Amino acid sequence: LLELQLTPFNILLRAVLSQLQEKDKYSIFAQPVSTKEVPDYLEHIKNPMDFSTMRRRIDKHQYRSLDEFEEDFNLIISNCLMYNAKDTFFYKAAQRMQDHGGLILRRARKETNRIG
Ligand SMILES: CC(=O)c1c[nH]c2ccccc12
Repeated sequence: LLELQLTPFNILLRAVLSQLQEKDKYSIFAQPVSTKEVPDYLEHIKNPMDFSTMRRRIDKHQYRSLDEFEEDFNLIISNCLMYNAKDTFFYKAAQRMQDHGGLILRRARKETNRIG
């Protein structure tokens, strides 16, 4: 755990990620979609993404900006809207996550611009 260097930017990203995950109350975005449960998933979705992968990327300092972080968040949403039919629980959860997430990210961006 010692290699986990906590920079102010990392701390901000981890805080934003936690706020996003709070909105994922059934944890459907928490882990990669299981290829055991969904054998054909990777035939449809070329760039899978989930919150656990994002957390690993934060800890490995792989996000250089909030835009890069937001890109992965948007990937979680777009993958889910693409793979699941409109009338499914997952599709509706992705729409709600998109709304909640948009607000959380706008607030975070305002915060980072204020800090400068
Ligand atoms: C986020 C997502 O699309 C899914 C999350 N868990 C799933 C199980 C079956 C099909 C899709 C999913």
